[in-house]
Amino acid sequence: MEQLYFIINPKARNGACLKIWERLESKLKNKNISYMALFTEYPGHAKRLADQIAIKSTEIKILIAVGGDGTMHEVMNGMVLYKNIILGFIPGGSGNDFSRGFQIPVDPEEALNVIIRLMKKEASLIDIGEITMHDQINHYFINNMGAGFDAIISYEVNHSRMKALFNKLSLGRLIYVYFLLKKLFTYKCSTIDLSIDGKKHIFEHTWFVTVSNQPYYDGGMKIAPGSLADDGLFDITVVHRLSRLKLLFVFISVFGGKHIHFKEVKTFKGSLVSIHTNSPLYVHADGEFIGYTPLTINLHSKAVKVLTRKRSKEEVNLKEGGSNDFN
Ligand SMILES: Nc1ncnc2c1ncn2[C@@H]1O[C@H](COP(=O)(O)OP(=O)(O)OP(=O)(O)O)[C@@H](O)[C@H]1O
Repeated sequence: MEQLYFIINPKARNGACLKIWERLESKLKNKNISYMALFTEYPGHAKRLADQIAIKSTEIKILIAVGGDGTMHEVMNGMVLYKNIILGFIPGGSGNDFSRGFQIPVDPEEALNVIIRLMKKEASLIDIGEITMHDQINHYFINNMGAGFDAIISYEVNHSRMKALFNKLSLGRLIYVYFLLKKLFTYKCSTIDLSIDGKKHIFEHTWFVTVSNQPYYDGGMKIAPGSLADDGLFDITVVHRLSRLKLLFVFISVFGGKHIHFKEVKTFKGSLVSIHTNSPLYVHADGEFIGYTPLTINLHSKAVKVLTRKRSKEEVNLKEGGSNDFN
């Protein structure tokens, strides 16, 4: 069997991830599975560790991120240029959108069981996005990226002491609601110049643009309900010309993916996107703040091998009418 590595963020979910790992470790020992565990010591360390594991030899290795979406984002950014890594995820963070989108159980121990089963099968190839910022620095995303209101909320959440409190009360997801309400009345919408596969669109009074590789973001909101991670296309969502009060209704409807029916929500598909704005907007990739607009985004088709229960586009097409929803 391939060598198995875990990169663990002991600080994810405000330290609860370390306890999660202790439970996973005793399970691995009971099952006599050999592995190597590496712990992150600072922000950005998971990327470095993933790069070091990948570069060590050309042998195929399985690399599992244990933490939140931020940890998965860093691990993926560390291994993305290498072909010898199969990527997996065990949710140990507060948001865990990767596990929703790629059908990995939210319970970490169940997730480990699923990962162990998936390790015996062929991994799935999925698309990823590459963002080029105006200073030519690149960031990859596996779930989604966004510019504007949603990015400023992600930024506030990740830099807030309230996150620890919400996590302690097991209300991790509600912190997004708290900051949404806090920012709703002061946020200034802007004009966005969006180019999708060469076609230009100008949106005035825009709240945000998201570019998705899978349906879920910001702790379980179904922002791009029809998004598939292996179809060679991003799902792009623009929310514009919306009163502050109506934004609240749209927000509530995002959890069920019904927001796309509002006339102020525009959706597109495409693989080459650029975002220019009249003033710099906050930008996130997989919920992590990465800088400001302008930027361009390229899709790399089937560029990363992942352990997922989500059926591939081809399998879904074969089983015509088959549901691919998580259950
Ligand atoms: N040892 C560490 N000390 C402090 N910060 C760390 C450490 N390791 C990783 N980080 C940072 O912790 C941040 C949050 O991690 P992560 O997103 O995995 O957990 P989370 O915030 O609990 O979950 P989610 O993003 O799903 O809500 C990331 O920005 C990462 O860079």
